[in-house]
Amino acid sequence: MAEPPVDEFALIAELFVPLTGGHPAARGLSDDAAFLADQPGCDTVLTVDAMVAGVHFLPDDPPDLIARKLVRVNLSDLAAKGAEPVALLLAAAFPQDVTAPWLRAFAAGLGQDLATYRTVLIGGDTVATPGPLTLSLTAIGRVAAGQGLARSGASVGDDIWISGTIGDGSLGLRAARGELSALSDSDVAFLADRYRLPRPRVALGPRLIGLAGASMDVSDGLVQDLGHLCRASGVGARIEAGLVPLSDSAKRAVAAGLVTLASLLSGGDDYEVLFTASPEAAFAVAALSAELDLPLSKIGSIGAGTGVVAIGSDGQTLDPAQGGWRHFRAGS
Ligand SMILES: Nc1ncnc2c1ncn2[C@@H]1O[C@H](COP(=O)(O)OP(=O)(O)O)[C@@H](O)[C@H]1O
Ligand SMILES: Cc1ncc(C[n+]2csc(CCOP(=O)(O)OP(=O)(O)O)c2C)c(N)n1
Ligand SMILES: [Mg+2]
Ligand SMILES: [Mg+2]
Ligand SMILES: [Mg+2]
Repeated sequence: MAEPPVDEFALIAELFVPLTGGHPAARGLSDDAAFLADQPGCDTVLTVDAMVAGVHFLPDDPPDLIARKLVRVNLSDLAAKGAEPVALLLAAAFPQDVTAPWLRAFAAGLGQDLATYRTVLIGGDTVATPGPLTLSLTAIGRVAAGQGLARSGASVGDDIWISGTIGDGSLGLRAARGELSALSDSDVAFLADRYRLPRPRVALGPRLIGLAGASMDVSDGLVQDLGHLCRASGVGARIEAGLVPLSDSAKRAVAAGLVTLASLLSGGDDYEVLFTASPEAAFAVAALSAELDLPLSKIGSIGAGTGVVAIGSDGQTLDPAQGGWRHFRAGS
């Protein structure tokens, strides 16, 4: 039986108001703006990332997973700054033919991850678009005043560390498109899940305060993003490709010749935390890895100069395809 239609105001009142958790800042999603009380002794950390159907996710991806990915890519940026999530603002442009069941599933996914990450929706905007589904989430976080982590804190001699594994997201896109049928069903399922549902390192980020020099999350590709960190810090970096942690599924994809290691270093969609720390902190980083049950791998070191050099297992410089994701390069 067809569900009753859900118009703009029913969507907000019935599906989004419950996601506020009654937070006073949200004003029941019935005012012009949200009012968030200041927290003494804290800096407010603000980040926004948009996602577009066909650009960041597949148009036919399940609506609950699209919502959860949107939350997670934004919490990944907060985590990399050492911040804890406080509240979110959602701007959504839905195609005119969106259905009520789709919207319900989307709101359910949003609610699931708000609960997982203990945060709430406090406002947003809802519009229709003649184009593809376009979503923007603003994440508000907090960190002890002056303690937030920056891309600019790397020093010559620092070790370079990465959380989790690299390459699963970009391989996962190919898996989700049915392009990796040479792999086992379980590898395909593992990789596609990593693409659709990143694991933002929310437990790690705040624990890096006092340990990390520089920190950022990797979304566009490891080599390109490390390049941004180096530029912000005025340093250069050298990484050993053989030290970059791969999942067993990604290792099998490389072994089967389905992908090169170099392209995994530039693939993007990783949502891992890349950070630097002085060599004296290595023991503490290893202890944190054990405590959080999260791999933290040392992949290289920071040096004087500029740019990123990736060394392959043969000692030769690797050329990571185009370095990383770039949304556009506008011409005349
Ligand atoms: N349209 C924009 N207006 C203002 N600042 C922007 C815009 N797009 C990106 N930025 C800023 O540029 C920097 C890099 O953005 P981005 O590459 O999207 O970061 P990330 O990969 O961490 O999400 C950030 O400081 C971001 O706030
Ligand atoms: C359908 C689809 N095609 C291609 C990609 C690959 N991709 C799209 S955007 C992107 C980089 C991350 O997105 P961006 O908007 O740059 O996020 P930010 O770096 O700002 O966090 C990647 C790797 C994808 N995720 N999905
Ligand atoms: Mg961004
Ligand atoms: Mg981001
Ligand atoms: Mg980022």
